[in-house]
Amino acid sequence: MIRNDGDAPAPGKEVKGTVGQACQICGDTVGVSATGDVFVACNECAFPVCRPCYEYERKDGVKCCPQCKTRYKRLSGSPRVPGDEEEEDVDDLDNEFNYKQGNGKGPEWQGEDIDLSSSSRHEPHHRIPRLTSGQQMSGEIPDASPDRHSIRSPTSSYVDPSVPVPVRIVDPSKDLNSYGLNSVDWKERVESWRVKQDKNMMQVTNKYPDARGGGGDMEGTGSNGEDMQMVDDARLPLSRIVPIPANQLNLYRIVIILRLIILCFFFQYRVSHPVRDAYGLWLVSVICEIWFALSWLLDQFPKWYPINRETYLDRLALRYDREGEPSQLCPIDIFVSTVDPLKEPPLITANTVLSILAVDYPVDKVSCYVSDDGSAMLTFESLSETAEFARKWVPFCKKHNIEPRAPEFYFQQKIDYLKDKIQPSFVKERRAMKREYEEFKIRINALVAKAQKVPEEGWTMADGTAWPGNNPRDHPGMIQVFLGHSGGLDTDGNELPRLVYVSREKRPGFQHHKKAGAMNALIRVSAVLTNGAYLLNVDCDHYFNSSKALREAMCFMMDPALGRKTCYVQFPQRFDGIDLHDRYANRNIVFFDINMKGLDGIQGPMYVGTGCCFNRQALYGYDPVLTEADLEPNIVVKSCCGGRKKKSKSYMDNKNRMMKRTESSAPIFNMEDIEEGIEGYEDERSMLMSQKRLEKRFGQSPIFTASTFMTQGGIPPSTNPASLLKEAIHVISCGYEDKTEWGKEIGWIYGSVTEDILTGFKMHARGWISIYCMPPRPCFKGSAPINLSDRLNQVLRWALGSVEILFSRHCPIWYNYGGRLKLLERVAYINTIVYPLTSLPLIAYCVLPAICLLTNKFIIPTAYETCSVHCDFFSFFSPFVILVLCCLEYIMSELYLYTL
Ligand SMILES: O=c1ccn([C@@H]2O[C@H](COP(=O)(O)OP(=O)(O)O[C@H]3O[C@H](CO)[C@@H](O)[C@H](O)[C@H]3O)[C@@H](O)[C@H]2O)c(=O)[nH]1
Ligand SMILES: [Mn+2]
Ligand SMILES: [Zn+2]
Ligand SMILES: [Zn+2]
Repeated sequence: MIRNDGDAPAPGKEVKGTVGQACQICGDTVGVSATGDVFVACNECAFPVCRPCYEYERKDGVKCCPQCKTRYKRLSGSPRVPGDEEEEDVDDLDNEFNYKQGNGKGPEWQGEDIDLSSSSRHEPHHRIPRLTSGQQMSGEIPDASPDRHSIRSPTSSYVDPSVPVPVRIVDPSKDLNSYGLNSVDWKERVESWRVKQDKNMMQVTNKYPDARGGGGDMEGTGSNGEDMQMVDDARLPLSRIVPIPANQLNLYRIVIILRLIILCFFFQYRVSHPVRDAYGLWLVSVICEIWFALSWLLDQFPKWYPINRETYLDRLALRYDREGEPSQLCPIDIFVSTVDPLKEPPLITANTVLSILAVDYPVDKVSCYVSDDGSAMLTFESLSETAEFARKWVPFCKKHNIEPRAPEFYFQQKIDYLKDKIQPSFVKERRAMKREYEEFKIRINALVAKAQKVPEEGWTMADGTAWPGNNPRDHPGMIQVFLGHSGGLDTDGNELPRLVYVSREKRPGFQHHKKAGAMNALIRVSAVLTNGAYLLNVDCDHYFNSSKALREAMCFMMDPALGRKTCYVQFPQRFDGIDLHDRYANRNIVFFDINMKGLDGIQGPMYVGTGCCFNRQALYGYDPVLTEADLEPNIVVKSCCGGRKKKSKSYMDNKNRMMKRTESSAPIFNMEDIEEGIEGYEDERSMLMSQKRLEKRFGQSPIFTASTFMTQGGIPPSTNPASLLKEAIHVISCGYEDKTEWGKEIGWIYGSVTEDILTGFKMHARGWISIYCMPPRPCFKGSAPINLSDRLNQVLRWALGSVEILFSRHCPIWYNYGGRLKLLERVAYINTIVYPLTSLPLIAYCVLPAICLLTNKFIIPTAYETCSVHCDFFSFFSPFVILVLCCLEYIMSELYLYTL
């Protein structure tokens, strides 16, 4: 058999059938058909493709000839596939991977008795992105048993691999003493934090020579020209603002002003011309109109200064992640929230987790925390399966550099064998991986099917013990660490990011605050276990569509000038599987492509709950480190770092200032007090005082509190993992947040079902800026509700959340004047909070015409009435003016949309 592993002949070349011809897809010999002739897949152009490739493509792949794009026809002897016109429902999948020819090497599992049909017997995959749901599976699963891959085998516990059950501690207080509530230990921690801080400062201020010289040689810049060049490059900013052409913007602004003027005239006329015989109607209509005008204003002005941004990933790598040196990128903890595995399919969550584990970032600096608010064994088991599958999936992604790294969505993409210069070896590995994934899917679906009916005595784990989370409203905290440092390697022998299952304790009588509560629990667990300097949160249905997402965020967060004052980097929400016309307005184009860009030019986009990378310090309620330049009372242009040069200079002199984390809006605790406390070291009492304050703020966990001082992240290397895990259980207990600032001043803020808006608002009010990051390839993609009732429910929930904020102490109309919230930013927040109220005037305005018809009266003085008295311009033309206004509005918004 002749194999051609080298370059394939140029496409389009006339192909003559010889027996030794190489398949242009996989590189194997094309081989002969049953009749002894050369196998021909495409009768149109005879593009050489072997039978296995042909059959694979016809069933699962592009379905047409790679060269001439003619749809493959069914050849004699080849199996039927769904989609063949002749017969729709023939089960051809038994033969699907029946390798009669070619290399003869079937996939490993070929002999196994696994019924693939249950997962793949639907419409052709490319048409409907569909995940198999549990119901369809039930009864069909042979012994691709979940038990085979039960939680026992893959479990690699952080503490003790022999303990397969999630760690569970009833009384953590007993053990707490062993690692020190005493102040001596405390002082040590703070001291070591300071040393570390100093070191970090040096690294940040003089990164390049420091790293190169291997020691603190602060003066030693490069000795030759090339080095100097590198130093210069490493100091270039990591991102820049791409201005929107002034002529486009100014046109838009002129129209706003014009409309504003017309509006004034309009109201002048409306108010000064009451309709005497229909006073009520007139009054109602004028009130409604004023409200509409107001909400228009609220909506317009925050769009005054939109900006785009661009990141330089290469410079980031040059500065922090050079080859051959240990990476200096900061550690990041990634949070995934789930509640109900029956509503949020575990397969989707698994895809999200896989896309995180395969992300392009140093593995020891990524940890993935999955919060399970439903304490479902299904979530736990499927996570365990996912961890196992990641051992194959992650190396595959990294080796071939594929995108996206969520398998379901990756395999939905069709590849073009000619255009993408695909290596034959890749083709084979891809198919093998696809089979592995199908198998994984079956296992997950089997778990889902099994979970449909709860046994009377509740769930039991593989080792026979009862699942601790059987009652989702009353269960202990559970943590399980998969993968990571001690969790075994992937198939290429590399370490994988740590994956942590967390289900916080739930007890009756305790408020759990939904997602916000879950996120706060994760903040604490992650602070104790890994303490990444930054955290990124996604909903379980939002996968990483770009493996570069973390690096994109770091271009802002690790930028010396921007990083100090940036509380979060928000990515736009993009969705899969929305119908062409976006029937339920899931895409929110105006919001994500215009409003958010506008806010980015003021103080920063709002936090929308998912796809957002936070600075941990901002979540701890600290104020940003601002320089004089930042505090200049310049509303718009300043905030978008027009004066970068000035800032980076003053940044150097500001080393001391950087050390101080100030606090203005929350007077309970002030970092400067702490600093003083340490200065007067001998004074034990003041130490204890500040410790008390910290406890009041962060709760009673010395380990957690100590971690809050590590502004560059990381945990002290000496800490004992077992004690950390105990502490982690302690910080997710129900009572932990009692009498602390959690949810009030720090972490995700409670009090609204749209906790995201509130959380972001709180940070902006403290003077932080946020950044909108929209690289050409969307970094995150989610599944949007695509049925009417779900969508209506969601919109209603958001509206209620806004109203909750409106009537809370955090209402942006009143909150914290004199603070650092920029005026237009406030206006934008007011707009998102009051918009639900517009429904009332809207209803009234819609009812008015009916009343007019019935009563035969009108909300505008009739032409006769006014003309006879005084004939002015607006009385005659007002309907016309409104019409013109509407047209203008429409045209301009369309125009604007396309030009941005
Ligand atoms: O008790 C709960 C309830 C929800 N969630 C999680 O919260 C997320 C969002 O919940 P979902 O019901 O999907 O709300 P959506 O309206 O789809 O979400 C949008 O709106 C929310 C409220 O503004 C934001 O938090 C989300 O990030 C945003 O995607 C999901 O991951 C859930 O798993 C929890 O962890 N615990
Ligand atoms: Mn959702
Ligand atoms: Zn082939
Ligand atoms: Zn062809």
